[in-house]
Amino acid sequence: MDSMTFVLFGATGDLAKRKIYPALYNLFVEGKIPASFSVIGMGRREVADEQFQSNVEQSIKDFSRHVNDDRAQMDQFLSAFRYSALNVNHPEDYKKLLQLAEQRENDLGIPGNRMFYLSVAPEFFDVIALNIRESGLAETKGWKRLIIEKPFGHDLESARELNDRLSRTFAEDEIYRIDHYLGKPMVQNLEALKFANPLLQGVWNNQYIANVQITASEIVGVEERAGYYDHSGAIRDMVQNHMLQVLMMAAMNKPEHVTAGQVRDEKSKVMQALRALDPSDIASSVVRGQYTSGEINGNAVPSYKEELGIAPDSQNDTFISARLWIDNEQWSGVPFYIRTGKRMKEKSTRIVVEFKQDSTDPYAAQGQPSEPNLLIIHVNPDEKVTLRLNSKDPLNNGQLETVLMNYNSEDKDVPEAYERLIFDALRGDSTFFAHWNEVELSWMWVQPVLEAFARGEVPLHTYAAGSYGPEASDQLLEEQGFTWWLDQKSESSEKAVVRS
Ligand SMILES: NC(=O)C1=CN([C@@H]2O[C@H](COP(=O)(O)OP(=O)(O)OC[C@H]3O[C@@H](n4cnc5c(N)ncnc54)[C@H](OP(=O)(O)O)[C@@H]3O)[C@@H](O)[C@H]2O)C=CC1
Ligand SMILES: O=C1O[C@H](COP(=O)(O)O)[C@@H](O)[C@H](O)[C@H]1O
Repeated sequence: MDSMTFVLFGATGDLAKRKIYPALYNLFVEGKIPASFSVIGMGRREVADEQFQSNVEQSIKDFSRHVNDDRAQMDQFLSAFRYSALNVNHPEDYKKLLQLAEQRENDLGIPGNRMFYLSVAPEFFDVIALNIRESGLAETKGWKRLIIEKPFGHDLESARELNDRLSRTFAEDEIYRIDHYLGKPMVQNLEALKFANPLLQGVWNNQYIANVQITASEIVGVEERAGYYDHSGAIRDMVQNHMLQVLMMAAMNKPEHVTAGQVRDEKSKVMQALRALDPSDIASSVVRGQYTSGEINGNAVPSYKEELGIAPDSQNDTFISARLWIDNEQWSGVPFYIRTGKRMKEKSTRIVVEFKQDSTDPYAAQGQPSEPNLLIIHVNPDEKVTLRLNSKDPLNNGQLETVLMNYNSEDKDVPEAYERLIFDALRGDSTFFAHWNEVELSWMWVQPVLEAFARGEVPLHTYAAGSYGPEASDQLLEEQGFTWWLDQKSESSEKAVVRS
């Protein structure tokens, strides 16, 4: 990997502290970044280099997966860090930054490879890109790349405008749009599960699959992000990006080669085939919800409207579920259901693939029909793959029972999503980043939904905190004769899979 300068906007912020410094440190310890590199952190406040290094060390102690007592290693890592106070709106601060970057490149004898990471509020993305260009920071003999956080726009128009502005400084192949769900090991594993296993590849289509259910449920509420969340809602916060990215990964066809370009093309094809919702269909295909007070793990939790910083009459969605159709040869007739919400019963991100049942099931004739086979990809917090099969129970006169076969990757010390993604960006691999085509197509699907919400055409259902969401979300599946599949603890404390 090339030596480089990591230019971090928002170096005093929460994301830098919790994710970025620990990720860089883990990569450093594992020898995945060059020993000679430079990091320049920025924020408005004045911070001396020594204080900055000490803050970085603290964040590593608090959040890194590699905690050791190797002082020399830590000192070597920290010696790469410098701080430069910068207000994103002050062009003169970028000149200072350029001087520091060049001075460090000279001192360390490293080429002018520059990775700009925008860990700041989205309204600053375009002004930073503009100032990077105007100040000369982008004119380097080495490579330049941009890592950009979500949200990428607030709607289709603003996303297009932002992309337009960024592209005046950075080419598309220099832009790495983070969607941290694409950094999750099990989301990345989807590709291998489908394409490296002829067993699954052969049945990954509408002939064998009855429906696909993608859930990302959370226990947490809005936490300290009321100002942002109350204007975004679950539709922008989770659906436009994470849920649609996971859907693309689950539904994409096999590329000839697993390269960034071909994976991106296959994902875009899924989005192009995703049936656009006609305004008259939106209310019957999309369920909006907002939580009322309830109980989670024995603790009482307030309603959304009572959360700190939320308008008492807020009509924002904290839950979305939807039925989507992919109109192509592979998926025609297979509903894809997505569901995400705050303050739900459990933290669980998973994909459940329900297979069709045999219409000539011989066990049905004996009054004991087999149950559908399920493939469950647990993304978070469990990281495992479960296959549910029918089998004979030797202790019960050979009656059919369902059995779960598990592959569990939890024992492995797997790098966190940010670590994997920063590593990929540093070596120029954009496979697991959101390409502009995908982002634009996602917004194109979401935009009519936002407009229907704004016109008040989609009812805002309530659901009790600690539940699985509004009843209307169950009805969405019942219309096709399906139910959401849930994980449930059985008496033997093994997890069972049951219908909702
Ligand atoms: N935190 C998280 O878990 C996640 C965050 N994100 C995204 O990451 C980005 C950063 O989030 P987060 O770290 O939580 O935000 P914080 O509010 O914690 O940090 C914001 C950072 O921006 C800096 N900043 C604010 N205004 C200016 C300015 N005018 N000029 C220069 N720097 C400025 C602040 O430094 P100072 O105050 O010193 O100026 C601070 O370092 C956002 O886009 C967010 O959506 C995405 C996923 C998860
Ligand atoms: O991007 C976001 O994701 C988190 C959920 O991420 P996970 O990795 O814990 O599943 C969500 O809480 C947050 O609102 C959203 O902005």
